[in-house]
Amino acid sequence: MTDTETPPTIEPALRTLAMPGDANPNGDIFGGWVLSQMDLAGSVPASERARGRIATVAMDAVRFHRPVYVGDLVSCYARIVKVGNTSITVKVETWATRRHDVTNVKVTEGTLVYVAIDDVGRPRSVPSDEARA
Ligand SMILES: CC(=O)SCCNC(=O)CCNC(=O)[C@H](O)C(C)(C)COP(=O)(O)OP(=O)(O)OC[C@H]1O[C@@H](n2cnc3c(N)ncnc32)[C@H](O)[C@@H]1OP(=O)(O)O
Repeated sequence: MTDTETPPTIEPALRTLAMPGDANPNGDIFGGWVLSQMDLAGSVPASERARGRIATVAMDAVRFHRPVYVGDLVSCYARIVKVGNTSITVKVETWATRRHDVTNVKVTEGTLVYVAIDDVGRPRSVPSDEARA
């Protein structure tokens, strides 16, 4: 992978700036912060598809390719890859736009699984695609 790769052409589900308060003791961005951005980003299409409340049940095959630095513009791209009975699987890629040279770098990717839940937190069926408004 090179630093000049092109990010996905879809709109990012989430875009934010990596701030000094998100850094680890080395001065780079803490991996847990990146994971939480991925979780938030994946939840955007998942909750839309579930038409309601969801819970994250798994984060699979997460790979940290490159560090995120303070000042990077962080964009998470999320697309649904599978809809089960109660679960929705979302592939999330995180890209960083470096502050100094404005290059785009894929920094993480992973597959997140969300479960549609009811008011008391029990799994419920994902509505059919046709049921969407
Ligand atoms: C611990 C935390 O705070 S993590 C942060 C936020 N997440 C949470 O709080 C969620 C905590 N977990 C839960 O509340 C429950 O596990 C629930 C409600 C998400 C799921 O309830 P369960 O009784 O475990 O559900 P169940 O075993 O029926 O599985 C539900 C669906 O998830 C899928 N699933 C369950 N575990 C996994 C897994 N590890 N990987 C992939 N899919 C999974 C199942 O295949 C099923 O999908 P399907 O209906 O489309 O076939």
